[in-house]
Amino acid sequence: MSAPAFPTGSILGYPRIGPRRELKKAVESFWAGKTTVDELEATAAELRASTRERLVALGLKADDSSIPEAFSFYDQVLDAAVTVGAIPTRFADLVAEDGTIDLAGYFTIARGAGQNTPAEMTKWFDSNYHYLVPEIGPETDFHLASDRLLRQVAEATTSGYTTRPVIVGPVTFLLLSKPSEGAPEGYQPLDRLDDLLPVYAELLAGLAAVGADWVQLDEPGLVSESIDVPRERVLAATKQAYELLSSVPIRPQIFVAAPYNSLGDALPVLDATAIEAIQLDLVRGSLPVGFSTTKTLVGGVIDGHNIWRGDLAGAFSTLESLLELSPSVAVTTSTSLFHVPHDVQDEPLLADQLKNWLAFADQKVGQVATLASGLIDGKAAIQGELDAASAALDDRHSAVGVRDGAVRERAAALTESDFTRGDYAARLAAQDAALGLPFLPTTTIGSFPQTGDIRKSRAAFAAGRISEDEYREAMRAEIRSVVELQEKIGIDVIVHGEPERNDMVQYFAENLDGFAVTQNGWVQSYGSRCTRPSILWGDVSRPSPITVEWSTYTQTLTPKPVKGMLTGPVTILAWSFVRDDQPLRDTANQVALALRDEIVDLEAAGIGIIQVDEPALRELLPLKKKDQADYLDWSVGSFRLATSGVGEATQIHTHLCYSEFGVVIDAIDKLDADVTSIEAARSKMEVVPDIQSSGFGRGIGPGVYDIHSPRVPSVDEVTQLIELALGSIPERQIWVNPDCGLKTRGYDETVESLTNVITATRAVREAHVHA
Ligand SMILES: Nc1nc2c(c(=O)[nH]1)N[C@@H](CNc1ccc(C(=O)N[C@@H](CCC(=O)N[C@@H](CCC(=O)N[C@@H](CCC(=O)O)C(=O)O)C(=O)O)C(=O)O)cc1)CN2
Ligand code: MET
Ligand SMILES: [Zn+2]
Repeated sequence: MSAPAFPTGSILGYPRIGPRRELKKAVESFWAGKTTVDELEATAAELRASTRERLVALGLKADDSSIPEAFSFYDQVLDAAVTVGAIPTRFADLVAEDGTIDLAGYFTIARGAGQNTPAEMTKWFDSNYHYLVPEIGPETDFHLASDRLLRQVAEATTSGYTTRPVIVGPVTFLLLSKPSEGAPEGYQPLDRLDDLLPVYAELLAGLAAVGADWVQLDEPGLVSESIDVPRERVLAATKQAYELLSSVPIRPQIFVAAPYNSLGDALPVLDATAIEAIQLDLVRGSLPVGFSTTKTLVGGVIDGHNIWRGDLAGAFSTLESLLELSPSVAVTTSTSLFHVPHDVQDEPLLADQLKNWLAFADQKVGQVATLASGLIDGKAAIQGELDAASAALDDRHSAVGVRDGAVRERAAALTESDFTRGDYAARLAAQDAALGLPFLPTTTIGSFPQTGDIRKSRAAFAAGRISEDEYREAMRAEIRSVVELQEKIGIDVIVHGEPERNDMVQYFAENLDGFAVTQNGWVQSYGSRCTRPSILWGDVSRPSPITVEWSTYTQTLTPKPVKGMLTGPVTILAWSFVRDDQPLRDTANQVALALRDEIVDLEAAGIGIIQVDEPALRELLPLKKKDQADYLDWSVGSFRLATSGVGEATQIHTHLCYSEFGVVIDAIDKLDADVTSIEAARSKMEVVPDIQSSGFGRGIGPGVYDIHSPRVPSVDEVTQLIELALGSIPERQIWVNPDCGLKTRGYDETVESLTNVITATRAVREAHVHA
């Protein structure tokens, strides 16, 4: 009997969180001790079962491996780590005698326990999804430590499905790992490939035994040029890995997926091994040139990372071009669908016209099924669907609001001077005179804990149970208490705490023209945390001031300077679903102009410090080097356009939070903000030497409190971090602040931590004044 062919229509992955965030709720309830592990497992199994059913209803086949077995309780990279036994040494106690780790142990690695810090979290390629970074060292004892994937495949088989198990591939797994603490100088996780591969081989054999015909190994690491391993090494590892895995005697057929961009020179390397099928991202990436193969090429022509219904006829032509490269072609998504919400039809408040332009995960499954029919029965068989999509696209291009004459005229009239502020030395002098801040000024990043009460008020307002006045008064009461708290602790620059914001991007989207927001469009950001990315569909403008009333109200409560708080243009784009019918540069400048008006209004209302957050600046950096300069040019430009409408005495802050500060330090410098706060506590000021060597000359607040953990930093710890910064950076430049906003923290630990930060700052001030 010949091996089953690769399914003509399939998807790389599907949202795991559930249409009503069932998984989030179940997991958080388990963490809170309100439900047992068995109850959690039962909810997860139900979710998997309903997903399989749904996918078949949407057009995938139950028995041809088109349904991915890609569930995760928290993160797919952590899943892979736990599968291959890559448990950091500090969590060795979680491993049972037989070498396995249970679900509670799995969550502990993700969330930390006591003094054991959780695994580091970082961005998954150019997305707003965060994975947990595996730690690999000479001590890592690779072995098959979890049979969860095998059990899930068996569970599907029992219910009559032949699904396709998905796991992060071995090369990407090691490329995304970091050396464990204490690993020798120069050590790279990839050094352990020889020891890791046998575990993957054993897994493949096991998957065959439980009935998997195909396995999907995700290798996006092969498309990225931002990984710190020489390309020749990556290619050699790819060759070694897939030669070995394809030589496993009894195994499922191997499907390697390469989402997020082109494989480039890794494609011929994969092709030279005995794997059976390769996915190409043909949305971000392009058709390979001068390449042909006898393997199955699986065209990722349906965008897994955005929500447009798009050009279906164009996607079908791309598949036809692929047929010139291989006799065997199938259709899939460009990436897993876990970047998009479940279902457009589950959005009763969205306008029908807009809905007709959109495809969420369920609609994309339908599109894949359509294109698969086209591949099987010929284009004529799907002409009706192709035409309907083209008509929707035409409607979108010509719809009212997509192009706004006034917005376009304003953008066209911009000149260089709209992107520049005055000389920094003059700004510094004017700001010192205006603000009179102490040595080592202290502040926070903006948000204070988003309590259940705040969210309940907002839900009550949305449901019409309380009036707008009542809602505003509830938020003002929250602001009063946050201001009082900051004054009591002794913080110099006061924030209002952002209680009125459901999310730092969605809030602005709700108040700008050109955006739509969803009710149920939740997308996983990390673990159980989700966001509802807004839909930027038309030209952007600001109908009226957004934050001015909140900031000026806050300023009436305190004689100290209040810092206005906005989200920057790049981050608004990065965390929304953005129109794809014009260059991002143009869209970013429209958002920047709207923010510029807000900033000028804040200044006119007497707010002397304004922070414009750009935590996603690094995230959108293209994976291919050739695209990076253009990106950095427009992204930095849009920030400058937003912030250069104010006078010299107004202090512009920005905030960024990720650990790879060094990569974009030149761009951060070019933002020309007066003060920049960054994440630095968890890495113990690792970035400080980069700042020093770059000659960065303006204000800088390297975080001294890791807000991603409920742990309270001690006064000593904070003192040491401040001293570390003072050791390398001129003291007049240094600000003291946490790593990021406090919205995910509880009040108890927040108060204790901030108190320690201020106590430490005062001690360091004393020591330096007397020195
Ligand atoms: N968009 C975005 N991306 C980001 C970040 C960010 O802040 N925003 N931060 C970084 C880390 N990522 C994060 C992503 C999400 C959350 C987060 O806390 N999300 C919340 C939801 C926030 C939200 O939208 N809240 C809404 C809706 C809250 C809600 O669930 N309401 C209940 C009802 C209210 C109740 O009874 O509790 C419901 O709808 O069922 C609000 O406050 O209005 C969560 O998952 O729990 C934090 C960090 C990077 N990327
Ligand atoms: N001002 C925002 C906050 O404090 C910045 C967050 S960056 C993810 O929440
Ligand atoms: Zn942040």
